[in-house]
Amino acid sequence: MESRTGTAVGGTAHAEPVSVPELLARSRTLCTPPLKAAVARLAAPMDTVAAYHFGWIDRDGTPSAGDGGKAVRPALALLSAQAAGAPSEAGVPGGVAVELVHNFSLLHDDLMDGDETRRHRATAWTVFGPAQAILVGDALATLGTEVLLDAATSGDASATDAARAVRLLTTATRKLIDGQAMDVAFEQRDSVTVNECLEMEGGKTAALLAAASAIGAVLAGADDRVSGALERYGHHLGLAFQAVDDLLGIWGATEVTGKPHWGDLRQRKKSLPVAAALAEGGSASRKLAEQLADPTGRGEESEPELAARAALIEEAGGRAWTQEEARRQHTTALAALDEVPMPDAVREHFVALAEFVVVRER
Ligand SMILES: CC(C)=CCC/C(C)=C/CC/C(C)=C/COP(=O)(O)OP(=O)(O)O
Repeated sequence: MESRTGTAVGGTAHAEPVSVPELLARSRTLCTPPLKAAVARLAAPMDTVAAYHFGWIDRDGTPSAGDGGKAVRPALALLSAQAAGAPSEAGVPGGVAVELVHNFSLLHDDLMDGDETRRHRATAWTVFGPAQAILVGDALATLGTEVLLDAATSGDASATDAARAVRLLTTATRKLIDGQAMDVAFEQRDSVTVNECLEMEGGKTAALLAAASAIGAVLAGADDRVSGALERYGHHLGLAFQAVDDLLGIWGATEVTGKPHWGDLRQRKKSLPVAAALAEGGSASRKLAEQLADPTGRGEESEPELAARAALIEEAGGRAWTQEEARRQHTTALAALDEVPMPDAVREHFVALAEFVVVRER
């Protein structure tokens, strides 16, 4: 996909024009200090494991400016507060909470998939062992709720709004876990339908992006109509996000994504391109189905064999269908945004982030 990640967008309510990389950098600037404060609550060595995972230190403990992730979810949470007429700071506890839950899911996902690289470095479980990676993941998920409850204690949000935000986050976390359980179960199946795949991705990815898109507004006291529309925006954005992730998982450049090459195909993940290719039913589709039903060589396929499988998926139309699906979900997300009255500048930022999600290369 063509990269247009630096697209400049129009003026903001509070500042001059800002690009998506600036938007993401601002969300990191606002959310990293409270994120570090939350992680500092963890007992040793979990605080070290988490700091390594977030890219704040190297494996030998020296400070690092490593890749801590794109910070898309915190950026959504800050915009969400602005959509409700509050300053972006009002969304910070929400941004921190969703980022904590997101990183819980990454730590566990890497272990479940046996992945050895993430964000261009060795995964935490390979450096510190599976037990610490599991415990830190568990702890980060719990910290997300603590951070939201703290917002009520400090007076940054009302007790009612903090409780609504906790409900939003915990429900999203449960859906994320449900989706992951489906994803893992699908690896053992020969095929899944496109609808099953969309349901799974709606859980494992879209649920948290939906929560991120509404949580700032909820903390700022927005009513359910506003937060509901923002959640719908985030849900469809999340489906677009995962469709692109599925494409990058097969055709992305590993030096850009920072993730292992062919991981999804080697594990026989039933991602959208695969499900769409299986549904197409032509000769490439039938050959793909035969391969996926063959238990021999499972997980042992060579690079040329996996490259040939990617070619079959493309020939059966799985790549093109998934690109179109990402655009369809993007369009639906923008339609949900239209239901929320908000300053033009904030809307432009939501629109720019949505565009970034579908054209991203990492
Ligand atoms: C319970 C459990 C183990 C769930 C796993 C769920 C899971 C890992 C879903 C995939 C979500 C996803 C696309 C992550 C990459 O986000 P990103 O590209 O925003 O990552 P970044 O923070 O590195 O930029």
